[in-house]
Amino acid sequence: MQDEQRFVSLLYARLDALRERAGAAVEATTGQVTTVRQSRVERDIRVAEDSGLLAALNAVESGLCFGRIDLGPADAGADGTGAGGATHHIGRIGMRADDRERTPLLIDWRAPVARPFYLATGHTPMGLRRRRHLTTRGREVTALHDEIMDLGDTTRTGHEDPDADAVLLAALNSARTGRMSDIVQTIQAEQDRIIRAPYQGVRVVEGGPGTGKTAVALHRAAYLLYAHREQLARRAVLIVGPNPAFLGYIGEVLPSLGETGVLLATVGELFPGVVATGTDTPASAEVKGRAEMARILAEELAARQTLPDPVLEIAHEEYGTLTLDRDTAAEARQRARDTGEPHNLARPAFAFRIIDALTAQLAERIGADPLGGPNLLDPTDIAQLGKEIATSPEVQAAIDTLWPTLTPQELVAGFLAEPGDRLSARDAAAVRRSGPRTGADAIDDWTPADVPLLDEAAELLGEDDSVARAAAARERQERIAYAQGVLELSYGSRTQEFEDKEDEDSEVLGAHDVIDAERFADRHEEADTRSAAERAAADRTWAFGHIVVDEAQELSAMAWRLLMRRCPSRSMTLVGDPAQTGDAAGCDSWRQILGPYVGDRWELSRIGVNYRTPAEIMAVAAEVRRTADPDFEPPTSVRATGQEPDVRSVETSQLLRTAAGMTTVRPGGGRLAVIAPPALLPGLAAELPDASWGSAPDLTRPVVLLDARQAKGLEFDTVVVVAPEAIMAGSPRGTNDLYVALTRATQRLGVVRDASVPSRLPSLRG
Ligand SMILES: Nc1ncnc2c1ncn2[C@@H]1O[C@H](COP(=O)(O)OP(=O)(O)OP(=O)(O)O)[C@@H](O)[C@H]1O
Repeated sequence: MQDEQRFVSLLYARLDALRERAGAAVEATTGQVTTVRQSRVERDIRVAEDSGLLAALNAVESGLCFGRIDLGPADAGADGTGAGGATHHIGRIGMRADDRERTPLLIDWRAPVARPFYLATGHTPMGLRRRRHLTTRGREVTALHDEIMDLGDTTRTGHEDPDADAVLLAALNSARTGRMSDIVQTIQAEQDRIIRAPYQGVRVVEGGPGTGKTAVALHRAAYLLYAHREQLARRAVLIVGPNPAFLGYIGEVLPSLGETGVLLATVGELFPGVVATGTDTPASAEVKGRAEMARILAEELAARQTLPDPVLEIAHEEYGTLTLDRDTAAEARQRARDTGEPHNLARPAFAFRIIDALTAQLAERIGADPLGGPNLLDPTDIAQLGKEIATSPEVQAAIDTLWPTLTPQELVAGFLAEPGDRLSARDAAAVRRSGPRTGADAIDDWTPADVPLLDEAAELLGEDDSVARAAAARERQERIAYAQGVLELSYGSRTQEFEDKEDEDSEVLGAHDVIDAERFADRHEEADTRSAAERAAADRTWAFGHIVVDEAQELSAMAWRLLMRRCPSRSMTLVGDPAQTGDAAGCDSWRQILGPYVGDRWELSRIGVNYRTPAEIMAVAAEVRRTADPDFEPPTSVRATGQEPDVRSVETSQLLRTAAGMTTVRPGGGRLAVIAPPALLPGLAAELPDASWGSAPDLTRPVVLLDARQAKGLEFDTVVVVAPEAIMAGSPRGTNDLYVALTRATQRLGVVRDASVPSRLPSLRG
């Protein structure tokens, strides 16, 4: 213990020194006064990089070092210290000593050298003699757990653990905080294989509740950022979750692993400029999420490209009335459509044809030879006439009527105002919005299900950004010109602290990692020192390096279209559980989701051990699932608590009071959730004035009040489920919702049911 404490203290001293250096670097560069633009840019880039490094160093304080592996033959370390064979300490980041050799002190958990820590078994020791888990509180080593991997090794340290899973079980039994924590100390072999799977292609991770899908997805993101730092730091990783509360719940995991450059978002947050504050009814979300909406929006747009009926008269200020007939407009429309460009970009082709036709008409009128000879106007006169037509406000207004420039908001608002032309009466009623048909602000409370529609509309419309693009190209040339100088400067001050790999190719990205000035210039646009994740958040057309989707079964077909556009490389990790699908728009099978994009070129990994829910609770939850699927096999719980769920049947009038009474029993503190049908939440909130509830509940509070959908992906020490039959009957996927609700507890489950409601579930009859 003393040896380990000494070593851990040394690591923290080194961490402090690195922080100090990074902090001083930020301060020194921030304080620099520069006048030349180039040096200003260099300064900003340095500040951004140093701040990122400082943030990462600050985030790894807790549990900096958590493991050790001793390699080599059994007789190498007869004194039990590991001397003789190689010994590596494993931690959240890699660190080297400040000596000439830059001796590795701490191995990053993601480095290949650390892998046996997670995979070695007595059967396949992978060269390990001993595996040690270090438990720390703050900077103090509080416990050691040793596992002997080489059965021929007779040395003993006194910390050998008879129960190899003691560290894992301690983690699983610890009181919850309302924030997910990382599992870096106890990643299990089946999880490790997924975390480190190759980064190309689409990987689906399927598993029941509590099998660690979310944990695996987040650690995989951290691993990929480590192993493919150069590609991914520039393109950023996107993590998609079902709702903001869930993103808050998982938001601290990646920073605690030293990774801050990841964008966490719901699909509803992925259309820059729109904040989806509205809510959909289940029916409207289902209709808006259907794949056929892509065709319907295209039809809506085609209908906005109108024709005169039968003619459009244009009152020209100078030349009197011009007439645009239906055939001419139809021909212009066809030409514009034939360009294959999106609507707004095809508009010039349409306008050109119309102006041409009107010019010919005018020339015919004013240049006609009264004696029947050829037209009296020469080509210069006609060109002049053409210009006048093109700049005429009346003509422009006419073109606008027939082929209007549209924003995505205008197109979608127009459709939602009158959906009846393209949907059945019932579906139209579900999605119809009142309000003005056009105008950028026609809708100010977009819903999450509108966002994929807006994205689809943006694709159909295109954006005329030719002016902006020309300006950007000019700027880029200028950036390349000075980037070479910046590179030289950056190389001299490279950051090496995170290194523990043999080849120095990844770790913290410094400017020098980027091999040429052109790419460097691309990465650091002028005066834009935002991280890749921040820039990605503001750019609808950003192509992410990798996308992780959690609760992937909840996304609609339209949401998948949006996500696939954000990831042209199709490097994705999707985790989910079709048995937990709650959203009516959600998909039932991975094949159905992925087929349109990658055919059958995707890999499926299944994980089958439930780390969250004790066996006694899982038995009740499985019975619920079996009402929908008699062959259902739940994941195997890794532990049992010996405590059966507390099921109470009470009179209707006592439902809320009984539930509230059950929240007072919280042995050991921790967090408790009451999960109830939405209609009962206000009444429960009145009974439980201190509970947090509503659209953005504070999950760190001792008692939280949720409906089943909100509870998805979350966990609590104790869960009280109210009116299970009503949850089941509450929606077409109500059985899944109840299954989700029942599987949220890590320790205790209470169920309060209305005795007057018949139940199909023997174990819930109380
Ligand atoms: N290897 C592990 N070591 C320690 N804890 C683990 C491990 N794997 C999973 N857990 C814990 O198990 C719990 C469930 O994990 P997680 O939330 O990732 O499961 P999930 O499969 O996403 O569940 P759900 O489908 O219900 O949302 C979490 O508390 C997580 O920290």
